[in-house]
This record gives sequence, structure tokens and C-alpha cells, in this order.
Amino acid sequence: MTRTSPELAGLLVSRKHPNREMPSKTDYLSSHWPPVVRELGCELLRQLAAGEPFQPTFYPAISGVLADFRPGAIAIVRQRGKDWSPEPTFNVDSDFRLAAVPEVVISAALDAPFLLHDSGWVAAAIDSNDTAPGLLVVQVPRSAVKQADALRPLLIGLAQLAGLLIQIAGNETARDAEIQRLTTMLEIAATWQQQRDWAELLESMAEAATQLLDAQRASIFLWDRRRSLLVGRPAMGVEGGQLEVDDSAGIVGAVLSSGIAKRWDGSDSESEVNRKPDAQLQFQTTSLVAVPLNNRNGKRMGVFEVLNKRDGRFTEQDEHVLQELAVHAAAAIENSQERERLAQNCDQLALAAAENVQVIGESAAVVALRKTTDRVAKTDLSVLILGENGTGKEVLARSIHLTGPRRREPFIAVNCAAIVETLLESELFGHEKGAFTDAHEARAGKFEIANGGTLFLDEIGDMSLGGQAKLLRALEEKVIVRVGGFTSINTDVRVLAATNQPLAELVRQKRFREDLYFRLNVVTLKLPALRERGDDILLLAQHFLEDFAHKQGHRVPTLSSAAQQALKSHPWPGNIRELRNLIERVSYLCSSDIIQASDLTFSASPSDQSDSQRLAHKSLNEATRQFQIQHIQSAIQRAGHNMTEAAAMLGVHRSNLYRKMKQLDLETMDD
Ligand SMILES: Nc1ncnc2c1ncn2[C@@H]1O[C@H](COP(=O)(O)OP(=O)(O)OP(=O)(O)O)[C@@H](O)[C@H]1O
Repeated sequence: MTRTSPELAGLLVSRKHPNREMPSKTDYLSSHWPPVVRELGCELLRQLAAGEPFQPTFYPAISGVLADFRPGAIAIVRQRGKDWSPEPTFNVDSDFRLAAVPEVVISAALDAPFLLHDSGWVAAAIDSNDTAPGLLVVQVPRSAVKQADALRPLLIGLAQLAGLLIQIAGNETARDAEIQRLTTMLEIAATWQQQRDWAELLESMAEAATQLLDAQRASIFLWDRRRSLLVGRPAMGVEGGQLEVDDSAGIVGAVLSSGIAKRWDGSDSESEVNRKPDAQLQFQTTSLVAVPLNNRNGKRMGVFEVLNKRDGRFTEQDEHVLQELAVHAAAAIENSQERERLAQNCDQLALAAAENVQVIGESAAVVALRKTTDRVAKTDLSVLILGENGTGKEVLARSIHLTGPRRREPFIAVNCAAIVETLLESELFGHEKGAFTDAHEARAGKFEIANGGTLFLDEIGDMSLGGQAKLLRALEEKVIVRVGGFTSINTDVRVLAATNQPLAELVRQKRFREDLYFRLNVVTLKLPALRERGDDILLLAQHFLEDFAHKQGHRVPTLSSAAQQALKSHPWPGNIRELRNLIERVSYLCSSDIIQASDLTFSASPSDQSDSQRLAHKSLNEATRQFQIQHIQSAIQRAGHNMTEAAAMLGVHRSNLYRKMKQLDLETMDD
């Protein structure tokens, strides 16, 4: 026998292994071929090298080689599962009918390199390194049966050539398929990384696996070590969409414990399979491939399983594809778990923070306010918070943010009164580098920073008309443009605004835009002044006492009843801020466990200097009442809580002072 022609060898080397020897198997096969087969091989391989498919010429060429034997039907048949069928990637000879081939030819030919049947059917085994066995089947007239010796090397050579061509073409297809597969895999993995919904993520993984492996179903089993269970999703037909199986049961359990991928089909032992899930899902598993899911530290997380190959059995290639998919799936699952953990942490922090910013109080006004706040917090409505200075408007805004759906996102407060008009636009919307003299760097504005969260616009009543127009545009269009920039930036912020000014009055005076007023004022929450909150003063005082004692590591002091009375009867022009400051001062300066009324030195509020200003919006009756309260309290304080002395200072009889105090709802104290 001659060795492979340099032409053929060169052809293969240049296509597959530019710097290596030709594969020895190919060399061996071709060296045994009859010259006519070798020539045909050269031609067909040249065709392949030129990128042309060899299949269309394969059958006519075989007919040519076997011309002396006057062949009838010619076919390549492959076994998939239990069944044989003509190889679909070749042009099937239209004369060929598989049913016409005697069964023994098919069943016996795989065990012998060549088989010639009396009926005239000849078969030779094809070795294409493929998992599906194949045969070259040819029908010759009965008269040709006697020429078996001549026919034998030709048919064996042609079958080997067919095997080689299938293998090379298969590799070609595999290479293209590999590129296609890798591209698909990367695309899929990229979408998984963005997937936020846990159930959707697992479903999309299962769908990708069924598509790539041409299978019916797929499940991702995650290991619940504590409960020794594998929790599988998706699980159609099961309540909650998830299936729980014993972590040591069946093939999935075996893959989990060994970390080794496994393929199974009906021809393997039935006892390996756990049929419980089938029963639960009303499904019949006929074949499966399962691979381990490991996290980035190599620790087992679960198993990725694909069921029922649509055509035949799962191949080694399928197993590799699933293994690769499992690497991406594990990374996406881990990221998603990480994200979920972070989100839970954020939620816990938000809850802890929300507890610290509760609107404390049991007065009717505050209870009603809390009720409305709870409802409003769950929505995305704009809220206008009204109330005097220091009544807790910002605290209320924070509590709305922290108990609402945006709690994981930022809460950004802007004090509109503190920003000069020229800088307001840049503060809210940001600026590009060089937009104005001091813009040395590009900077995001509060709208961008608060994106996804809440923007709290404090002192909104102090915003200039120009600023109001720009703010309104941003709120209406939900789009901003940085100062000096051209790009529109979408924004998604919930706006809470607050003011201590009578905003409706400002609208009437044309100092506040009506359209902005209605845009901000979808819901109004009004914080009552502290002096109107009765016993809330004591609750708040207690809250601050505990807070400061905790900070200093001291025991919480108690308020004497006289001190409580003094707190309740103070007019609180500075509201909660004033109360907090007072308690802070007392907490640090008073060393006793009981705080006496004499320990409470109310600071002179700036508003004290202008009572007429503070009372400007009150009716004459209310203004008189408040003046009397303040005047009496001040006298009592100056008299060191000696009521006789205080009455003398006020120029009234002691009993009249008591009567007056009752009339003013001031609690009376013992001398
Ligand atoms: N419910 C509360 N619990 C604890 N502290 C509170 C509460 N309400 C208000 N405070 C405290 O009172 C002070 C004033 O609160 P806040 O700043 O929310 O009021 P404001 O109405 O927004 O004031 P301004 O009008 O001056 O902006 C802060 O120190 C805040 O911590």
C-alpha cells in the first residue's frame, strides 16, 4: 500500500494543525485505502478546505467508485437512542428506504468492519469519533455478491473516508457552533448579571439551558445545607414554583456530593434516578445531564440539571456546555444573593434609622398625623410639610423616606433659603466643567444624587421666583440638564417640600408660583407647634433625656412633677429644637438623678425679643392668652417657683394667680 499522498497530508495539516504533523489516525486510515478511494478523499478534502460542503458530491462520487458493482441505493445511517435513521447532514439518496435493509445487516454490521448480505445489501462501519454509531449501507445486485473480495476494501475505505469527512465537517460545524455558543453564552450571562428578580433569574437560566441543549426542561437546585435539602426552581405545577428534594437522593444528590457531572438515559440503571420529582411534577424523565454549581471559592452551591434531550441522548458536548453555563449561572446567583443581602442590610439600617426618626407623641394631632404619614409614605406622592421652625418637619420627611419603598436609596435635603439664587440652579441640577468661573470640575446636582430616592426641599417658601420656574420644569419633565451642559438626564426622585411660611398666602401675594404650589402640595402634612401638643412635651423630653443619658453612659434622670409642669407651661417658641437643647443642657449640667424645676433654665429665644412679631398671625384672644402664659411662667421662674412671690411680682393675689393659671390650662404647682 502506498502512503497518503503529500497533497492530502498537506491539505489536512494546513487546515487543522499548521505547525504539526498530520494526525496519525488519518494517516493510517488513508494509507490503507484503495487508490480510487484515496483520490476521492483528496478531492473531497480539497473541497472542504475551500469551504465548500462535500455532502452534495459524496453520493454521486461513491456511485462512481462502485460503478463496476452497479450500486442501487446508497446511504449513511446513524443510530440515535435506540433508533437508526439516515444521516440528515448528507444528501439522502432518494431511492433509499431504511425499511428495505434486512435488520441483520444493521444489527451485525457494527461488530464487523464489513458485511455483505445475500440479499445484496452491503454495510461497513463508520468511525467518526462521534457518539452516534454509523454505517455506510449500499445495495448491489445479487450477482455482485460473488465479488465480495473486490468490494470489501472499497467499501471499508469509503466508510472510513465518510467517517473522516463527517469528523472534519463536524469539527468545522462544531467550531462555528462553538463561536455561536460562546456568543450566546456571553449574551445570556450578561443579561443574568442585570437580572434583579430572583425567580426570573433562575427561570431565565433554565430556559437558556433547555435551548442550548435542545432539551425539554431544566432546573437549578440550590443547596439548603441546614435542612439537607436541594431546592429546585423553576418547578412548573408545584405550589410556589419550587421543588424540594432530599440532598442525597438520585443523580442530583450524587452530583452534589461528588462534584462530578453525570449523564443518564433509559439504558442506564433506573435505580440511580429519583422518580419522586417526576411524580410531583407529572413529568417523565427519559434522559438527563446534571453538573455541579460551585461558588467562586469552589464551594458547592447546588446542581444544574437539564432533562430530556429532544433528539437522542445528551452528549459529552452537552455536558461541557452545561458546565460552562453553570459557571456563569453560579456567578450570577452569587451576585444576586450578594445584592439581596445588601438590600436586606439596607432595609435593616433603614428600619433602625426609621425607629430613630419617629414622630414621637400621643396627642390627637400627632396620632392623626402619623396615620396619614404611614399611608403617604407608601406612595410616590409629593408632600408639602408645614409647621413652625423646629417642629420636626425634616424628621417627618426622613421618616416618610425611611418607611417608604425608596428607603434603600438616598435622602437628600436641600435648604433652599441657604442658597443664593445664582447658585441654586447648579446646586439642584449640577454643572459641567467650565460652566462658570468657579466650575473647575463637573459636578452632579442634588437631583442626580437623589436619583431613585427622595429630595427634601426645605424652606421652599424662600426660593426665588426664577428658581421656582426651573424647579417646576424639572419636576414636570422629570429631566434635568446640568448648567453648561447639553445632555438631558432623566431623574426619578420623590419630592418632599417644607416651609414655615404661609405658602398659600405667598401664592396670593404672587411671591410663590401657583403651579409649583399645586405640584408640591399633592398632600399637606401640618406639624402642630409644641405648645399645642399637651403631654407630648413630656414624652419628647423623656425621649431626649434617655438619648443624652445613653450617650453619656449615665442613668436616665427623672423629672420632678414641678419640672414637668414647668415644661408643659413654657410657650416653646423654638419648638422641639428648643426642648431638645434644653434637655441636652440639663443632661450635661445637672448631676442629680431628679431634675427639679429650678434646673430648667429656659433660654431666651430670639423670638422673645419680638413677641409682637411672633404673635402677629394670632387672633387678639390667642395673642393675649399666650402673652399671659409667658408672663406668668416668667414670673414663677424668676420667683424660684414661690407662688406667693410670683403673685406679688404680678400684682395679683395668690389665689387669683391660681385661678388665672387654671383658666389658661396651666397646671399649678406647690410652692
Ligand atoms: N420626633 C422627634 N424625635 C426626635 N427629635 C426630634 C423629633 N422631632 C424633632 N426633633 C428634633 O428637633 C429638632 C428640629 O427638628 P427638624 O429639623 O426636623 O425641624 P424643622 O421643622 O425641619 O425645623 P426648621 O424649620 O428649622 O428646618 C431637631 O434637632 C430634631 O432632631
